[in-house]
Amino acid sequence: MLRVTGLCKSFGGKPALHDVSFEVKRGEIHGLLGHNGAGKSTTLGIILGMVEPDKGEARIGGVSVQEDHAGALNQVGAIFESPAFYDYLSGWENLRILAGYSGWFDEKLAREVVERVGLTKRIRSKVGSYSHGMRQRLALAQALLPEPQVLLLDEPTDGLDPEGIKWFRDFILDLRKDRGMTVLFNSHLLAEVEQMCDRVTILREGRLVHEGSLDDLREEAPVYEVNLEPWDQAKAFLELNDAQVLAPGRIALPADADPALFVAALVGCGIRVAAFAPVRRSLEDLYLEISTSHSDA
Ligand SMILES: Nc1ncnc2c1ncn2[C@@H]1O[C@H](COP(=O)(O)OP(=O)(O)OP(=O)(O)O)[C@@H](O)[C@H]1O
Repeated sequence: MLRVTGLCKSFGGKPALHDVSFEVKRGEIHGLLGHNGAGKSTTLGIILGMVEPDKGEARIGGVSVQEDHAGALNQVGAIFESPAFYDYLSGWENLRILAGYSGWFDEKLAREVVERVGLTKRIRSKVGSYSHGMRQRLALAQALLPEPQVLLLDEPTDGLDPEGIKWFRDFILDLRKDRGMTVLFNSHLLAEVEQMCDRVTILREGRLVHEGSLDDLREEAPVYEVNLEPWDQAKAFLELNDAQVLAPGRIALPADADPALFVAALVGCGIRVAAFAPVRRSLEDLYLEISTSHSDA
């Protein structure tokens, strides 16, 4: 549904993106992750045709954003950077005006969308009186008005309270369930991303360091909690056999290693194996491991 290929972008000679390629499948919820300044917003800006890449292109539904901006983006609803509204007008008037910029406003559809985002009771109030969460809901309503097939969301949960974050998560999951919506969003809230996303793309300093499901990421280097004695002898064995010691008692095996054979080999070397248990790592653990290994590189 969405594919970026070989994206490069520099600002004032300083690279912000270097050869970034990834794809988002139809009906997938995809998280774009990375530290501050990793290039997430620049990537979303290029996909939305608001930032011109130095090299590479973005395609939505097979249509190139750079060659046919309107054709590619007519399938897309977006919240990019802080949505700007007229504070002295009501939510409804804002939707009417902002949708009017793209050429049409369907009242019936707008009422349905407003109901869907839970703003019906306050839609006639001035936006200046809205909370941050209500403004985000209005922004979502605006993004959904063109009945898009793809939603692109720049930090959609930024500044929301825990209830707002949960509401957003349920909303996006329902959109996918009911309408098969494809969603790409960037976020720093790794626990949220973990609960919502089928796959993630991780950027670091403008380069792609991972694209895939969280399970792919876990399988790349399975981690075990171990209790091995004597530890010094075990550590030497592990290092000799390409296992990584992440912390005392926590190791990563090479992806193709058979843990049972590893344990047998340890025992065969006279090492006492008191514990050897796989660890289910959270996205936060995986993200920190990737960040550390790439910053060490
Ligand atoms: N318009 C611009 N002019 C100059 N530099 C820019 C511009 N936009 C982005 N950059 C630079 O490009 C790099 C990537 O920025 P970008 O905003 O894409 O990162 P990000 O991952 O979205 O960060 P954050 O999580 O802080 O929003 C940064 O070094 C940033 O300073």
